[in-house]
Amino acid sequence: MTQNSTPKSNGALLKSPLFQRISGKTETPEKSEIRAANGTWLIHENRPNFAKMFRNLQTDIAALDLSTAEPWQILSYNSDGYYAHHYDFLNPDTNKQLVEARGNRIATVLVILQIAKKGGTTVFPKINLNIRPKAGDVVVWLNTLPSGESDSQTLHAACPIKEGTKIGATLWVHAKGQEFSMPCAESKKYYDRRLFFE
Ligand SMILES: O=C(O)CCC(=O)C(=O)O
Ligand SMILES: [Fe+2]
Repeated sequence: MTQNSTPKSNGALLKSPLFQRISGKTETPEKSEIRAANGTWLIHENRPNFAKMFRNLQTDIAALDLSTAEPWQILSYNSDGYYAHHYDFLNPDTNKQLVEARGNRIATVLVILQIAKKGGTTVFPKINLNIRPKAGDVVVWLNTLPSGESDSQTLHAACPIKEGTKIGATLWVHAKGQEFSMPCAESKKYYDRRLFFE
């Protein structure tokens, strides 16, 4: 689902101890074999624009506690850049410590900061979805089923950039800490977008 991020503020959230969990001190350049992009983990403590964007998102996506997320992952794709098909949920066998401590990546919040002139859409081939967002749009999806198991339908990719530069900022939101804001697992309304945005 996509949603344009509207400017709202929530000063209390910024001061809350939970918010501090995704704050920290380092910004580390990241390399990955499954994508061709410049990547950086960004901690928004000293980045007022990102901190504000985070607060606005938390206001808009009330059903998810975003403070459980990893630091922002910023990806900048130049011409021929891409992110090959992948899942965002973690394999608990190879990411044992992280998954045990914080649960799996229950949701992805992808903020489109800049779109490419050509190419660079986000595709979900298993559900026949090709998303062509505008700058400022936010794409949110759940990576796990109500049972907590990984959802194989969430396979996705950033298609190759044909012209220009695409920049996205991702929050991978973890399961632990969502108990009081997420609807209960057995609820059929779990995937209802109104629970996230209204
Ligand atoms: O940039 C995109 O379209 C996809 C990004 C993505 O898959 C991710 O950040 O996990
Ligand atoms: Fe992804």
